[in-house]
Amino acid sequence: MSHGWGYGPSNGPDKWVENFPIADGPRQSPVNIVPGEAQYDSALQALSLKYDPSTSRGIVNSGHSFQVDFADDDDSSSLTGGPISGTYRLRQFHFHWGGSDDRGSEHTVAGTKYAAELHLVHWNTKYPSFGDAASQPDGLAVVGVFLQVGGAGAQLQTVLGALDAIKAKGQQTTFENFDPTVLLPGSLDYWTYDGSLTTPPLLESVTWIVLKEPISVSSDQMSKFRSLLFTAEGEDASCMMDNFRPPPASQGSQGPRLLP
Ligand SMILES: COc1ccc(C[C@H]2SC(=S)NC2=O)c(OC)c1
Ligand SMILES: [Zn+2]
Repeated sequence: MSHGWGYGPSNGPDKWVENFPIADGPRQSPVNIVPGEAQYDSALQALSLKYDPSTSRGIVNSGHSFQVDFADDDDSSSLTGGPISGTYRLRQFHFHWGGSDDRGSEHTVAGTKYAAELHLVHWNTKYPSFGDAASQPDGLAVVGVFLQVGGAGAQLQTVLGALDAIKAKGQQTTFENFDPTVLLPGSLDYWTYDGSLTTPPLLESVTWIVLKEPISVSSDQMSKFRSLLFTAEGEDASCMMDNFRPPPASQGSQGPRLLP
């Protein structure tokens, strides 16, 4: 029985280094963001996100999270500006969340954990495919958005309404005409740093763009995230929660920079 990675006591983030030694690498994510230490960089551009709802395809329970996949055979949904040069295409978005509202985000801000974190994954079109880009130091750009518990996020409801159809690992359903712009906060101000995937294979190929302003989620909506299962139909059910990698205890020297 393959002992796959996960988030439990026997296969969780502290164990990943056994099969993925890069877990102890120089540019691992997530990190704790210390706003007071972020360096101001006047060369950084404003973020430009252009998403075409006709590129959304489906929603799937990956067994580690759920993700919405996008057609990425042209630049219809793409990221430009910000800290990156060139054009990065939207591939998918997914979330990380906690078993209770006091935790769940991967990045933290001055030690503060949010209830969840949205990741919008984009890949650099200078490479022929997502798979190629994922192994390049400038291959991916992930926009991270914090979810803060408060009033319900009306636009989140569209996504959460689809979760009943993908309760178990491997289940998927169509998810069309969704514009992820509705999941973004009012301000696109961001912190940025060079980091990695936050799950195995932990490749150090991600330019991180973490938005400063969180979006709102209700406690009831958070319960909806936790209604998903890590497990497939027919297996002992295990609720999907605490599917986040925490930042390392000691912070490396390279902290995030700050948008002008
Ligand atoms: C190329 O292989 C992978 C594997 C996993 C993920 C998802 C991880 S990485 C992240 S950030 N958050 C997550 O949950 C990838 O995303 C780009 C790419
Ligand atoms: Zn993620």
